[in-house]
Amino acid sequence: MLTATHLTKVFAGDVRAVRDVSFTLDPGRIMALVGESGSGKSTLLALLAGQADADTGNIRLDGVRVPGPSEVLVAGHPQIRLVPQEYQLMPNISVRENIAYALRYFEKGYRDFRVNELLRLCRLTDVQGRLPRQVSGGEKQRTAIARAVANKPDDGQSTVLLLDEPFSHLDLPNRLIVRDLLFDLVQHDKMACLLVTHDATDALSIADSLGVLRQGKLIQLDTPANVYRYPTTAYAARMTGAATILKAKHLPVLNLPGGDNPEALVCLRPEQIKLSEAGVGGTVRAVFFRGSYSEVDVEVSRYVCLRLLTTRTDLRAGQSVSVDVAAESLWWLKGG
Ligand SMILES: Nc1ncnc2c1ncn2[C@@H]1O[C@H](COP(=O)(O)OP(=O)(O)OP(=O)(O)O)[C@@H](O)[C@H]1O
Repeated sequence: MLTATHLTKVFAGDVRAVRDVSFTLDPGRIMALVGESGSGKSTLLALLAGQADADTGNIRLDGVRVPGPSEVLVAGHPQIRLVPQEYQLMPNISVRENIAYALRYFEKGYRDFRVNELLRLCRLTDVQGRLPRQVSGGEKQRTAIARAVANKPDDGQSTVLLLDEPFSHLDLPNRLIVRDLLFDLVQHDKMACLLVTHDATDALSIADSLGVLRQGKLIQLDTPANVYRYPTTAYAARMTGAATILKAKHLPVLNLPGGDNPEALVCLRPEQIKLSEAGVGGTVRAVFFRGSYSEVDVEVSRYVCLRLLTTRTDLRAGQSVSVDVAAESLWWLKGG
């Protein structure tokens, strides 16, 4: 188990990249951290991987403190494996040799066995002889993951897999392959996995827990379902999916009670808003076709534009519709 306690990292110029972040990573579980650009995701990963020194706080793996780079000859920790955003494969050796390099201290028989196993698991067998520049982005990503997990720890020792934006350069089919691969690896080897991303779409479906990073602070940490349904702030709501954020003073337009504080914010997810004959009148502003459903923006007043989901295919911009929001589906946010 990896435990991060009160981690803080301040760069020159008083840039507080990571601020008092604490959490634990459990074996066989995936945690995702989502945050906008500059929220401190890469800096936090560098701290966890032992590649940057924390100003305060500490990281422990199975109870033993992980030293920062200033305390050791070679930065990093053998059981904490980082897959960087740009993969950092060795350019002049093949996919197979890149993976085998992580096993260079093992005898050849085991090395060949393990590399073949990983090639199969990561669907790289057919491209194993090619150089990194001769394979696709998805194949590079999977090579980097295979290399990171190649060297299994001894029995009873934890391994932690850290991934920086693992889905950002990949098309949809490759994102699904990597998502399934991570799921299998974590289950199979009982690794603890932390991935950081600015796009929660894939994280929602794969993570056991989801954290929201804002300006270096971990502002919410819960199951993906709870963060999605009960975000603490408008930022957490927007980082985890489509949301309509309204000021309470505009709720009466929707025939909903406005509460005591007119400036308070409420969050509505698209699936909580229904097209209904008996609802409040509005005008379709835009229709975004998503395949099995469409996202539709409906303007109810100058200040109230709702995003909802529908399987209807007859909606067009400018069309009049009625919408209904159940009072019990309103979620009151604690801030912006
Ligand atoms: N070496 C550095 N020196 C000074 N400031 C830095 C350094 N590295 C990062 N920062 C700053 O720390 C903050 C967090 O940066 P970080 O790269 O961790 O964010 P991020 O969430 O990973 O962003 P992105 O998604 O764009 O990669 C930013 O304000 C960034 O400008």
